[in-house]
Amino acid sequence: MQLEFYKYQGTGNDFILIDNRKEFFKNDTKLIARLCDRKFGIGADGLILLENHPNQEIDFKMVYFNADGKESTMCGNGGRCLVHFAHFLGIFKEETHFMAVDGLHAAAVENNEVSLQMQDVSFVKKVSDNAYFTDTGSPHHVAFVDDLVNFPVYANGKEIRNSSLYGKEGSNINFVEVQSKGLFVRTYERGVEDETLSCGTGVTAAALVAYHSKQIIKSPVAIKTLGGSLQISFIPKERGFTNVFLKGPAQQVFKGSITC
Ligand SMILES: N[C@@H](CCC[C@H](N)C(=O)O)C(=O)O
Repeated sequence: MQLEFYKYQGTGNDFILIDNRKEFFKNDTKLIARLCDRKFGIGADGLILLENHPNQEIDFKMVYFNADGKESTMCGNGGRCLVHFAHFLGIFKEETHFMAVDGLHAAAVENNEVSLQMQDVSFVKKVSDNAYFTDTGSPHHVAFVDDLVNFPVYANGKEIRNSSLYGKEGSNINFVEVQSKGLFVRTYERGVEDETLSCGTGVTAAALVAYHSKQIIKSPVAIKTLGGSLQISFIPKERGFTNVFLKGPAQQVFKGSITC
């Protein structure tokens, strides 16, 4: 079969996007892992299907797979890329509502910036002296460190991700440095099993945890990642956060077709 795809990146977190409204692409873990492989395939941190949703008021459905080929939980940067793709396909003009694995999301596109509303966050749990756990649609460990640019993210991330703290399900592992202009965040991603250049649900977790632990005092928060800049805004509640938005650039890099 000849598979038509679009390659996207959102602050360096890269994805293969497929318009699957006609449902020709079937979930196949080995095939998805091969398409995401950077030597034997197209290369990406994940693959995302854009599908129809049975409710006419919901513009589309997002189905996300990690580079290991397995369907996973919410992907913030992938969601922003998919919104840009849906806009490119003419599915909506300015604002949209789509369904993802963690529920309904609202989003808007302006130039090449996508603002994506994340689910409300109900808890932040302290897990050690300098680390917390929360869920922003995907599970995230957030640890505060110094000199993040020289920090061994891969080695430490891999160890914590596979530790008894997170069991079989594992977690994404974020390392955060508080800087004068905001937060610098680097993430080891579960399912990619490597550091990615940026993680949308991860930087969201970092901002909310930094506020919860009083290391920042206001929203919006400027975020720096190895792949570019993002912004997180939120309203704190008595327990947790509401009106959580992840905003930043999304870019269509190329279109292609591959025999599979
Ligand atoms: N890159 C993503 C997170 C994708 C999901 C994650 N790897 C998991 O399986 O938990 C993002 O931008 O949020």
